[in-house]
Amino acid sequence: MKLQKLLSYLHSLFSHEGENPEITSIENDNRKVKDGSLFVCIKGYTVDGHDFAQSAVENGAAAVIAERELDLPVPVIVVRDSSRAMAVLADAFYGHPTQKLRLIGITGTNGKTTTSHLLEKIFEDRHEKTGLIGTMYTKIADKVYETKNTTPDSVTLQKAFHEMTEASVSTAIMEVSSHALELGRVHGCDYDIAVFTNLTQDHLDFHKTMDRYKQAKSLFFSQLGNAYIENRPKYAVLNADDEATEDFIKATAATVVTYGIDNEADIRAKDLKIDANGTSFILTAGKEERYIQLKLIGKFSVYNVLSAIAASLCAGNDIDDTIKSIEKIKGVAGRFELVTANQAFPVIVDYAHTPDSLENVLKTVAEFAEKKIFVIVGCGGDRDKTKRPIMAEIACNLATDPIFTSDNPRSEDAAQILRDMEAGVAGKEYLVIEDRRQAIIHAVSKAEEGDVILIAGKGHETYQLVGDEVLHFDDREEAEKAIRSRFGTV
Ligand SMILES: CC(=O)N[C@H]1[C@@H](OP(=O)(O)OP(=O)(O)OC[C@H]2O[C@@H](n3ccc(=O)[nH]c3=O)[C@H](O)[C@@H]2O)O[C@H](CO)[C@@H](O)[C@@H]1O[C@H](C)C(=O)N[C@@H](C)C(=O)N[C@H](CCC(=O)O)C(=O)O
Ligand SMILES: Nc1ncnc2c1ncn2[C@@H]1O[C@H](COP(=O)(O)OP(=O)(O)OP(=O)(O)O)[C@@H](O)[C@H]1O
Repeated sequence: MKLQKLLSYLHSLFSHEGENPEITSIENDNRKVKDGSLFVCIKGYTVDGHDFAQSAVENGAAAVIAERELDLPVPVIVVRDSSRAMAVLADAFYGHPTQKLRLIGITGTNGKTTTSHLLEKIFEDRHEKTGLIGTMYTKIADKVYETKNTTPDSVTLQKAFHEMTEASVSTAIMEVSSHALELGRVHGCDYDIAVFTNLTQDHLDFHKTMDRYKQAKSLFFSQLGNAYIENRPKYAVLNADDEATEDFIKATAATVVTYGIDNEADIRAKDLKIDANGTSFILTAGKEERYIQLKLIGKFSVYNVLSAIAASLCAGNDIDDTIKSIEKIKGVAGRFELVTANQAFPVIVDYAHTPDSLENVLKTVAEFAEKKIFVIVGCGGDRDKTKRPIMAEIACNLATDPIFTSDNPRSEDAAQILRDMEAGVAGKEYLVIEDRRQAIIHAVSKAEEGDVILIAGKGHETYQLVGDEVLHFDDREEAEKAIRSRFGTV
């Protein structure tokens, strides 16, 4: 696409009347620039992309988008916010791919990954080609790619959508993080269905206050409907049991569909029964009523299922087909995943790394634990420090045997993170075992029939981030090794 054509998607103030080179790609990393690239300078949290503009031109950049004038031998277009400009340009460069897809976005503190995988299963069972973008990976039809962010930067995102349209994907499901909303990564995405799971404390290192965190989430619903295409209704699927929903209803022009358990809702679950093997409930959806038997465990799983059912119905799917798909699902990797190696007590690996998710998972465990509850829990380094004492307190209140350990200390001192956790539990009973492997071995060596071990925080992750190192570490592997070493292999 020619530079001037591309710039026409920005405000006319940014039109450029000089050279008009053919743009071959949009890049925000000088190391990826090739002949004809449009290089976008982003002021990051670590470095300033403007410092790499000269090198980008040497690597072949034909033009540069920047937030200030730069002395370069190629056209430099100055904009107020280069991240947002990049999102608009990427959407245009790739031919507005999200207008050709049914796009379902899921935002919220917890439950995004689980809900997106439930929806993927529902659409796959309808023999649709699907795309998925989220924490675990990006999937385009049958191809799976590793991802660095839950919601990638706008160029990576629009490129993935473009590839989806090329691969005849009809429905794309994506997790939308609050960081992505705040930083404009999803600008230009035309969502058909926007799902909200819940809002509880997390990411205060980034958003600073819960109010600003809520405002970031609110952007998702206020922007929905702006890109309205004729005959293409937009839906906001909202959690009736979460306080933030009231604000999101006010913010959106889309059709609102609510789901919930405790409060009145369009899609509602009642008579929940939860045990170690699954969860059952009665679903009401308008005038329809169905009995549902899930393999998934816990009240929080019912919320994820309700939001997936609501989104599926908004997409026009049949209620019974939707339920059939949901009932078959055994679980999502690292989310309440059972490690079974011939031991007499359940060992559960769960990605709970926020106060709310830890509380939910421990309350679910308490529903079927007959004796002790061991919980192995840590808090990440270089992330929201205010979570640390709170998560420690939750662990001590809801488990009989809390063990505090390391969970991705990154550049921080692991012992200091543990001290921050301990500040929340003065006078309570707990153990500190900094080495995560030893913490798991300890719990497995002590547990007996009737007890439950919950290993929280890593879920599907297969690494421990220490300093700049990425060390292989998988809670499921470690638990299995510890069990086999105690009970032998059968
Ligand atoms: C705080 C934040 O969001 N950081 C994101 C940001 O990194 P940054 O600001 O440090 O970037 P930077 O290194 O300063 O670089 C600035 C610019 O210079 C460019 N550059 C840099 C170096 C170089 O040699 N050449 C060059 O051109 C970079 O490409 C970039 O355009 O831009 C990067 C590229 O897009 C992201 O990968 C990175 O996410 C990091 C990994 C991250 O941890 N982000 C978290 C906070 C995040 O976004 N999390 C949410 C999920 C949260 C959840 O729900 O759990 C997510 O969506 O992932
Ligand atoms: N609806 C929910 N409400 C509260 N907690 C939940 C819910 N769904 C899942 N959880 C808990 O949160 C953990 C993370 O779930 P999931 O990966 O689906 O959330 P997420 O929003 O994608 O998280 P992240 O953004 O950190 O990747 C689960 O392992 C479980 O402990």
